Amino acid sequence: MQRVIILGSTGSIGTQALDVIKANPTRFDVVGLSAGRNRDLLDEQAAEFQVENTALGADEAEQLVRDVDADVVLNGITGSVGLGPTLAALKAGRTLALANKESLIVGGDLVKSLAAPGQIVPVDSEHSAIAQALRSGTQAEVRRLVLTASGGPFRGRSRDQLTQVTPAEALAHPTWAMGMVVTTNSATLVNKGLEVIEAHLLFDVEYDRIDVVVHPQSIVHSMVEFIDGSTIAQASPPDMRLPISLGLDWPHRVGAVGKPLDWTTAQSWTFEPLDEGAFPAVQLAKLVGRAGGTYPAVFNAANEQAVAAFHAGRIGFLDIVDTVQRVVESHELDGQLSLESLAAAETWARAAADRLIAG
Ligand SMILES: NC(=O)C1=CN([C@@H]2O[C@H](COP(=O)(O)OP(=O)(O)OC[C@H]3O[C@@H](n4cnc5c(N)ncnc54)[C@H](OP(=O)(O)O)[C@@H]3O)[C@@H](O)[C@H]2O)C=CC1
Ligand SMILES: CC(=O)[C@@H](O)[C@H](O)COP(=O)(O)O
Ligand SMILES: [Mn+2]
Repeated sequence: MQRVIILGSTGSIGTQALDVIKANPTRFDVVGLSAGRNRDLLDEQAAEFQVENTALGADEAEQLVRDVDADVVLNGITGSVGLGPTLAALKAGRTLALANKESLIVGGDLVKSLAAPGQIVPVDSEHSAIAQALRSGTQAEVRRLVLTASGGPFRGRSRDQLTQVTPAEALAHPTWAMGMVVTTNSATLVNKGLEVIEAHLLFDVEYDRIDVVVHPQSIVHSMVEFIDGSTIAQASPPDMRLPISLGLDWPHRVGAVGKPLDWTTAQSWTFEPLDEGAFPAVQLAKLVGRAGGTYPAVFNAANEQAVAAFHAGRIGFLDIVDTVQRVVESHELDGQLSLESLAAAETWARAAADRLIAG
């Protein structure tokens, strides 16, 4: 029986994790739940799953992780505020099923240095796919990682055609139902940029050996190319319950989590290059990842501010990545990476982004 703490239990990842657990009551036991503000749903979930330990907000989530004995902590919080709980889970020696990619990207080597081999299990669909494909060969046999991107709701549009798009249009993801921030990041391709950095940190592969290809159907969730020319891909209909279930009991599979592919009807899987002119976020993220230090934290913090401003009607769609780029360009590394320098860089980046947004 896996004892599971779910952070962000009221969100898209959290509720789908509870679906998996509900369907497998002899395999998983929920021992802790946390939300941001949604106390009503949190209480409902605690009652249904008979959970005594709950938390509201990131500080309480961190405390919950320290206080409650568990085998696995699923971090499904959104945003870099998930860093504290990620660090707490690693320090407590728990397996960290990581959906909250921001905490790894922002914390970088600080997070990696705390993690024992295999202690972080990726839940992000692309990274779960890569972790599954990597079982086919050794690290030395890996030539490149290929992350698939749906392309988001604006795939195929030119930069000019993106000037007037609305928040509602940005939230109409073609293949996945997810929270507001990650859905917006899919539309700008910032999500794929973050995922390139995430892949570099998780799998120790250099940036020039990590590619992105647009695959609008979101059936192939990512691929590993090996030195003999073989490419191993993981494919399934888009359903986060599959990577979540693997995260909860890695490396074991949970039966009947999602529907398999249907080979009795005709289907087409297509792949196309990313239009980097219309969607420059992946290139920018690679620069940021290579720069390292506090740059990824600055990239993410500026993006979080810009996404909020876009949804508040204060800036346009293209201003999101433009703002992130301008903040990144004006950032200067200041000393060694530490929790203090990270916090200072994030505060600086949020203020810098806010000034650009206001101006
Ligand atoms: N949804 C998906 O399919 C995928 C998501 N991810 C990643 O997983 C993470 C979660 O995404 P998703 O579930 O879509 O997001 P949601 O917005 O749906 O859910 C976010 C969760 O985090 C909680 N939360 C928000 N702010 C805080 C805070 N300050 N302190 C503590 N908890 C907080 C929310 O609580 P409340 O409800 O009370 O606001 C909610 O439970 C993100 O990092 C995302 O990139 C990765 C791959 C796929
Ligand atoms: C389901 C998942 O992992 C998301 O992070 C997904 O990657 C979003 O899709 P795109 O960013 O490819 O549009
Ligand atoms: Mn993803």
